Amino acid sequence: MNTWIDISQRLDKEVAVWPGDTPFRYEVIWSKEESGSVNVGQIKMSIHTGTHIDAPFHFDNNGKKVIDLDINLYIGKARVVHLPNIKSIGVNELSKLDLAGVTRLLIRTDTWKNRYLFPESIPPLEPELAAYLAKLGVRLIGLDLPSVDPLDSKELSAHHELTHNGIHILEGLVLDEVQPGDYELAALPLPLVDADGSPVRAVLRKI
Ligand SMILES: N[C@@H](CC(=O)c1ccccc1NC=O)C(=O)O
Ligand SMILES: [Zn+2]
Ligand SMILES: [Zn+2]
Repeated sequence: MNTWIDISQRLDKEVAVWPGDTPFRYEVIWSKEESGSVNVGQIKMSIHTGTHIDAPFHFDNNGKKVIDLDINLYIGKARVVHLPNIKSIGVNELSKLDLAGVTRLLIRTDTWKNRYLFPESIPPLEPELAAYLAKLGVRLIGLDLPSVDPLDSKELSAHHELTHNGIHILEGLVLDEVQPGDYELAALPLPLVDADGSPVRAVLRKI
């Protein structure tokens, strides 16, 4: 059977968060014993924990919020490529692949081994790649990394260039078991009206 594969990080109190950011917390705030009928839970988390999408408002005060994003980009045909042992993600690396007709591109780097520890460094996406991918027709990029920019970047050039070129950002995927190829993807953001991003449940199914 052609089943859906979960490519999302599990959310529990051990999940890695950006240094200094809010730890993930789920608690039953009103128990069945107290309410007489139901357990009612509450979550507290940073938007940028686990598998999530960024809205442009994350890095641009005038940028789009989650509710303004086109949901069609987060569901549909996607290509998975495998680029292990790379220092950065640039035109050099991707020009070796035939990406004609790819709208959603997911990059497996295998860099982030222990999802319960925040990585020390990651292969960043070279800002120049954004225009190259846009020309090919890419509208969504997803990575198995917590960011597309160097972790200490304040400029966030790759985030800005991707957005400027109409490419949407999906971060924190788990692609360890996913072979390169063509899939259907679903990674829909929540309808958060004011938010700078959203957690997603990302899933793939082989075409
Ligand atoms: N740019 C990152 C997030 C990020 O930079 C960040 C997330 C939470 C707390 C601090 C952060 N960055 C800078 O200190 C991202 O796109 O997920
Ligand atoms: Zn983010
Ligand atoms: Zn980001």
